[in-house]
Formats: sequence, structure tokens, C-alpha cells
Amino acid sequence: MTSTYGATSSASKRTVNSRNSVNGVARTKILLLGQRRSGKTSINEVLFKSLPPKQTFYLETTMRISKHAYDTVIPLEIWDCPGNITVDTLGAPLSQFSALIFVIDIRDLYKQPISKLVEFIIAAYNDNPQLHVEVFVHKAEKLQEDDKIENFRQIQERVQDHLLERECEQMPYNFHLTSVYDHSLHEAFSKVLHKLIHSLPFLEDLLNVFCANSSSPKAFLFDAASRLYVATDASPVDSATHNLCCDYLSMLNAFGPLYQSPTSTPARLRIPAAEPSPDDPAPTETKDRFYPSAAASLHPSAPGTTLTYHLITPQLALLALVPTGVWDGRRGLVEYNVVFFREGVQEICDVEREARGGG
Ligand SMILES: Nc1nc2c(ncn2[C@@H]2O[C@H](COP(=O)(O)OP(=O)(O)OP(=O)(O)O)[C@@H](O)[C@H]2O)c(=O)[nH]1
Repeated sequence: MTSTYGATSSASKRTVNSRNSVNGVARTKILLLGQRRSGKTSINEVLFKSLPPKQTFYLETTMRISKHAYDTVIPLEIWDCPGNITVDTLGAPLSQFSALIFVIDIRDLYKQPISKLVEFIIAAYNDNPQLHVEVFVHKAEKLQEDDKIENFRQIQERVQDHLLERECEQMPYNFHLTSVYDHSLHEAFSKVLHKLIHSLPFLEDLLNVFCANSSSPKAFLFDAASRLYVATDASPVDSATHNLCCDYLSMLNAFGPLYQSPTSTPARLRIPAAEPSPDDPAPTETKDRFYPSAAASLHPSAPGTTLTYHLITPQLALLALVPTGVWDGRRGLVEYNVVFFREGVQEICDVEREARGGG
């Protein structure tokens, strides 16, 4: 197993070499673009700063590019750009970025946002064909189901037409319907994140082994603070289960500090201390919020399912559905499997950190 993780390490080394290193750590960069008021800052604040969605109403207009660092399985740097930024005024080559998220308000069917998106897709095609271009058709909850589907279709069609006109239709890009008011944003951003994690197949393998040995029909490895899932097992993701896990995490995040153990110091949780540097983007706020483990019964009637939560690293948590019979009768076995899962994940995180020059 160790040699397989070694392979991840060298793969990561190759890819992170091309990225800018801040504070000695090579961060994977994500560009957040879109028209004014399309919802870029809201997306960043809701996901990574735990801002309640209703409070996005009070966010101020972004005047300059702001860079936000966030540490999960991989260290991220999110560039929140003002609405008027163009390929020329960005001030950095697109080759520095791993993903470009373009946010379009679902009611904005006009030419301007589509032309701007097409400009960036063409620039990416020339500068960095590996760039993952993801279009978030945002504020989707504002429309009724039929209008939502119709606008979503029209935006996709117009982008395709523009790219055909410019003979650049080969560049791959994906569309997602999103809103800060439901789980669609978390699901869409998780899918973007999966494309950036080189160790994803190893995390998925660990989850598959955990599920097989614990009779679990579904397990997710979540980034606990942002509630993005960084990996899941091979069984299909159904939105209801994903949403349930998200809500359970949200509840634990809210109540965790009330039950904080006095002995759960950062040193004990092995939180790496980083020296701040003047160039460093705003660091991720660390808030102690966890129970080490928890469980909730979902269907009390037999046979029943229990949703379990286990903290894996200071950032990551394993959420798994386990048959209640297994949880009640063979809890020791499930916890034994969690220990092995934790060791595997920690090893992957250590290799990743080492490859990026952070350890
Ligand atoms: N209904 C709805 N409104 C949203 C959503 N996301 C953001 N908004 C609202 O959209 C408005 C603009 O949001 P911002 O995040 O400031 O948009 P921005 O793209 O960063 O804007 P600039 O800084 O001007 O470029 C705010 O009033 C938000 O409350 C959403 O999913 N649904």
C-alpha cells in the first residue's frame, strides 16, 4: 500500500510544481468568475466561511481580486474576482489555475455573461487545455421547476452556439444548477473538488473497503467545516442521502463547541501550525467544533439504519450509513474498521502535504 501512495506523491509533485507556492505550500488555485452580483462572493463565504445564506444579501461588491486559502485534503486558493475582470486584467496566466468556476445568474440570459464566459473558455483552450471549466448556473431556487430547466437549457445552448461560431467547441466544460439556499451548491462544488484531488482513487478504495467490511451501503468522506464531500464509495450518490449527511454535519458543527472536551487541544488533534507570511492569503479560520464520533438512528423500526460520524483528521469526517443491527451488535468491528480507514487517510494526507512542500 505504501508504494501505491508513493505513486500519488510523485504524481502530485509533477502537477504542483507548476503552481505558485505560498508560504512554502503549493496550493491548487480555483478562479471564481462571473458578472457583477452573480453570487461569486456568496458562494465562497457560504462554503468556506460558514456565512448563513440569508446574510449574503449584505455582502459588499468585490472591487479587487481577493484570494482565500482553505485547507482540506489538498490546500486550495480561491480567487474571488470582481465582475469586470477580463482575461487581460486578471494579472495571472490561466495556466496557474486548476479550475475555473464561472457563475451565471439563472435569470441572466443576455449576451454579456455568455460572451465573457466564451472569452475565458477560448483563452483556457489556448493557455491551459487541462483547466477544468465549470459553469454554475446560480440562484436556481428563484425559478419554478419548468422555467429553471428552460433557462438552464438556453444558457447551455447559447454557450455551445458561441463556441461553435468561434470553432472552439472541443474545450470540455460542465454545467451545474446551484443555489446557496439548498444543497445543490455543496454537491456541485464537491464534484469540482473531486477533479482536483489526485489521491481520489486511493480515498475511494479506502471507502470501498470500509463499506464492504462494515455492511455499509453508503459512506462519504466530508470536509467537515465546508460540508463538501471529498470522496465517496463506488455506489451511486443519491441526493437525499447526501443532503441528510450535510444536515447532520451542520448540526454537529453547530452543537460541537458546547460539548468540547477540555483535553482536545490542537496539539492532540495534530493540527499543523503554519507561520503566517505577508503574501499569504487570508488563512482558513479554525474553529474547534467536533465530537470525535456520533451516531443517529434514521429509521427506528426494524431493520433500521444508523447514520454514523467519525472524525478522521482535524478537517475530515467519515459519515456512513450502517444497518442498525450491525451498529448495535457489532459496533466494535465498525470502530475497528474506522481505525484502519483513519490510518489510510492520514497517510494519504501526509504524502500530499509532503509533495506540496508543507511537511
Ligand atoms: N436568490 C439567491 N440569491 C443569491 C444567491 N447567491 C447569492 N445571492 C444574492 O446575490 C447578490 C449578489 O451576491 P454577491 O455574492 O455579492 O455577488 P458577486 O458576484 O460577488 O458580486 P460582485 O462582488 O459585485 O462581483 C446578494 O444579494 C446575494 O444575497 C442564491 O443562490 N440565490
